Amino acid sequence: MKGLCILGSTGSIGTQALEVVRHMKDEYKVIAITAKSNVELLVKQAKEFKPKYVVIMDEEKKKYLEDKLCNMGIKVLTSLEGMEYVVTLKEVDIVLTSVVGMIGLRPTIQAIRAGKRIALANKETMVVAGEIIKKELKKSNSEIIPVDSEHSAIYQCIDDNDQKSIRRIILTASGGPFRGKKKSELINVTPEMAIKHPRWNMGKKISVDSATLMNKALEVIEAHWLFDIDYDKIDVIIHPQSIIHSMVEYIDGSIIAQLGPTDMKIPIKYALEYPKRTKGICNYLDFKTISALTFEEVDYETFECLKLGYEAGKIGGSMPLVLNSANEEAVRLFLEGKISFLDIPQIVKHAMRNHKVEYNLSIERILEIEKIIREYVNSIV
Ligand SMILES: NC(=O)C1=CN([C@@H]2O[C@H](COP(=O)(O)OP(=O)(O)OC[C@H]3O[C@@H](n4cnc5c(N)ncnc54)[C@H](OP(=O)(O)O)[C@@H]3O)[C@@H](O)[C@H]2O)C=CC1
Ligand SMILES: CC(=O)[C@@H](O)[C@H](O)COP(=O)(O)O
Ligand SMILES: [Mn+2]
Repeated sequence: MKGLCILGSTGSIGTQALEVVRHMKDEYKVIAITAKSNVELLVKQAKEFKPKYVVIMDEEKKKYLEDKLCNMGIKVLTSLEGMEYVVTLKEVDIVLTSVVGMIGLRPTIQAIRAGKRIALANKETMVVAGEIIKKELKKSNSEIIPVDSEHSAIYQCIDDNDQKSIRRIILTASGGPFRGKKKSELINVTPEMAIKHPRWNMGKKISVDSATLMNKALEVIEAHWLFDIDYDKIDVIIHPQSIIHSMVEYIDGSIIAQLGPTDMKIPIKYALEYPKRTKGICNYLDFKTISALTFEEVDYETFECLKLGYEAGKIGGSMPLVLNSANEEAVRLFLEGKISFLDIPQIVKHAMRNHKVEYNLSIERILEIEKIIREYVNSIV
């Protein structure tokens, strides 16, 4: 029986992870679950999965949770410190990082230091602190198994002992809800339109990122750190069906791809049970229903965020952090109706152009720069 801590249990990935656990109660015991403010769902989850701890970021909601859960002996913690604490519990074997945004950074570092398996969905953390995370991993017996569908695919296509034979990694992108559109057609895009992803049902922030192709930018940087691969060897191709989740091309010309239904329970389950594979909790792919697998070039002019992602990744140091912090803030402002869809890449670009890159960052400096960038974004809108 493996002990599980789910950071962000009330979100899209978190609820799907609990769905996996619901089917595998003999294999996994939920030790801790966390949320930002959704106490109603957190209480429901706590009553069903009976964790030892629940953590709520919003401190004002602690009393509500205590009233609902104290008779079950469940402890209620708050804030980032609460998250940092529960990931280190000795009963926890696996930490699923499914919070959204770089708020996941500190708990992820603590989980690595405590030697836990990280089932990594929270890509922003890898983007802003890839270098530090790699160093921390070397010092501990922790491991990262990717949950992001593309990275899970690549993980499954790479032979660990044959890294040198990789010619390139090919990340697939659905193209998002605005595939094929030009900038002039995107002027009046609303949040409702942007979060309508053609293939996946996800949280709002990642859905907007998919629409701008910033999601793919973050994934390029995530792949660079996870697989130790140069940016020149990471390609992106639009694949609207989202059936091929990504591919690895080897120097002899062979390409190994991972395919599957668009169901995040598959990579979540894979990251929990790796290296084992057990019966799926999904509909299996039926090739008779698929008429074509198609591919298109990325339109880098319309979807500038992907170009900015490569640029930030190649510069390295603090630039991916700036890209991510500016994007998180811009997406929040867009979802609140305060800026337009096309402002998002412009804001990120301004933040990058205005930043003097720094190298060898500490966690403290990362958090300082994040604050500076968020303030900068708010000062220019
Ligand atoms: N959804 C998907 O299919 C995929 C997601 N990912 C990545 O996984 C991560 C989670 O995405 P997704 O599940 O879609 O996101 P959601 O928005 O659906 O869920 C986010 C979760 O994090 C919690 N949360 C949000 N902000 C904070 C905060 N400041 N402090 C603490 N907890 C917080 C939320 O709590 P509350 O509910 O209370 O707000 C919720 O539990 C992201 O990094 C995303 O890029 C990667 C691949 C696929
Ligand atoms: C499910 C998943 O991993 C998402 O990151 C997904 O890939 C988003 O789709 P696109 O960014 O390709 O539109
Ligand atoms: Mn993905």
